[in-house]
Amino acid sequence: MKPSPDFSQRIARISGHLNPPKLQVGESSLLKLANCRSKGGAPGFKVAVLGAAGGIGQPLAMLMKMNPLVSVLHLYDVVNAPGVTADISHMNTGAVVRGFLGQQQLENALTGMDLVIIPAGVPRKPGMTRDDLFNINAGIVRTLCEGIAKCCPDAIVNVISNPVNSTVPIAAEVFKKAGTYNPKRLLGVTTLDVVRANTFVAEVLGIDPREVNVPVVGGHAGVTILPLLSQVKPPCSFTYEEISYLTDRIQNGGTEVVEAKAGAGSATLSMAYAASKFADACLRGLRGDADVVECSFVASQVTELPFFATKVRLGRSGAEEIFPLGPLNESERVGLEKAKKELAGSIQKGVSFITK
Ligand SMILES: NC(=O)c1ccc[n+]([C@@H]2O[C@H](COP(=O)([O-])OP(=O)(O)OC[C@H]3O[C@@H](n4cnc5c(N)ncnc54)[C@H](O)[C@@H]3O)[C@@H](O)[C@H]2O)c1
Ligand SMILES: O=C(O)C[C@H](O)C(=O)O
Repeated sequence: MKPSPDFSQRIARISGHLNPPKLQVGESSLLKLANCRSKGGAPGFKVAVLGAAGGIGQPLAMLMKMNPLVSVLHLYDVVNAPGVTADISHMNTGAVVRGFLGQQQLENALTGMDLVIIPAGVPRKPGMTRDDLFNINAGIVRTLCEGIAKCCPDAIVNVISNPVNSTVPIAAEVFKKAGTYNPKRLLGVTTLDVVRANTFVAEVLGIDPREVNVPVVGGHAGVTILPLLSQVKPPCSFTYEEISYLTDRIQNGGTEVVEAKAGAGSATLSMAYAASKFADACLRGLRGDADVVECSFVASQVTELPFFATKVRLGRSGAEEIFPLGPLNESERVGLEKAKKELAGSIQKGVSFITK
């Protein structure tokens, strides 16, 4: 029996997938899509991960591919983007995945995006501070933000690359220079501090971490990470020893992981979880959901500093409402002064990197 023409066409299409032509990763994805019936037109948001082949980037890309709010997922890196893209694209979830490799594909990676997440840059090794990463990561964030200003100036931007206390001001100055700055749309990701605080507090109280919510304000390095233990939900009280243990552990959670990894990098899996949680909140805000509230390092008038992390309400235009600090106890007031002193220098360092 002769195969029907329809059957032959299907076999030809399948063998095209098994022996795909050797092309650049961005082109290859487009050509493969061109051969398929689905063009990825499902409703949802377009999300790019910059630094998608890294320790955070890979699990974050996987989690974003699993997010039903994402219809298109662009994975950009200067190395290994084709492999990560091929791997993740086989997951039978809704988002269409496309990979982009190297600076010459940055513009294609960014065009049309609603949300851009930036985990690109080098991580700490034992003995380093986050500020020791400034010299390398500042330039990486600048280049990526120049691309965003050009190709998707209205996108929400989530900055993960450290030192966040300086990279967010760098991004703001790049956008100001390009004339595209919208402070509501630039968000530093401090969710991992909240995730850690919820976990450590739950351990001390002996309750489910999913029931705990600890506001963590200030910034994302050492003493600038200020957990407000007097505002924990559900309401609870701590001994002096518990407060001192929890504050120290939350402020040094990143260092705890860096030391445990002994030179192999910093938090990646818990960070991907935290970044995905925050990105999902941004997408729910974009969709118009009510009462989406997360802590984030944003342009702020809550203190005299130009940037500060507090709870923000996420909406269609980004950080639509920035909540005040609320009542602080004496030790939190002391912590706040320390945090502001260090933050001021880190913010200024980021601003001068662009304006000098
Ligand atoms: N905000 C937070 O809470 C938080 C938490 C953990 C880590 N971090 C920071 O996130 C960053 C990434 O950490 P990681 O563990 O994933 O590092 P990693 O080295 O594993 O991955 C970084 C990725 O960035 C890519 N990259 C480098 N330069 C690039 C460029 N110009 N354009 C695009 N991609 C580029 C690398 O190729 C690599 O794949 C570090 O700066 C780290 O300190 C922040
Ligand atoms: O500690 C680091 O260097 C990475 C990150 O900022 C973290 O808090 O885990």
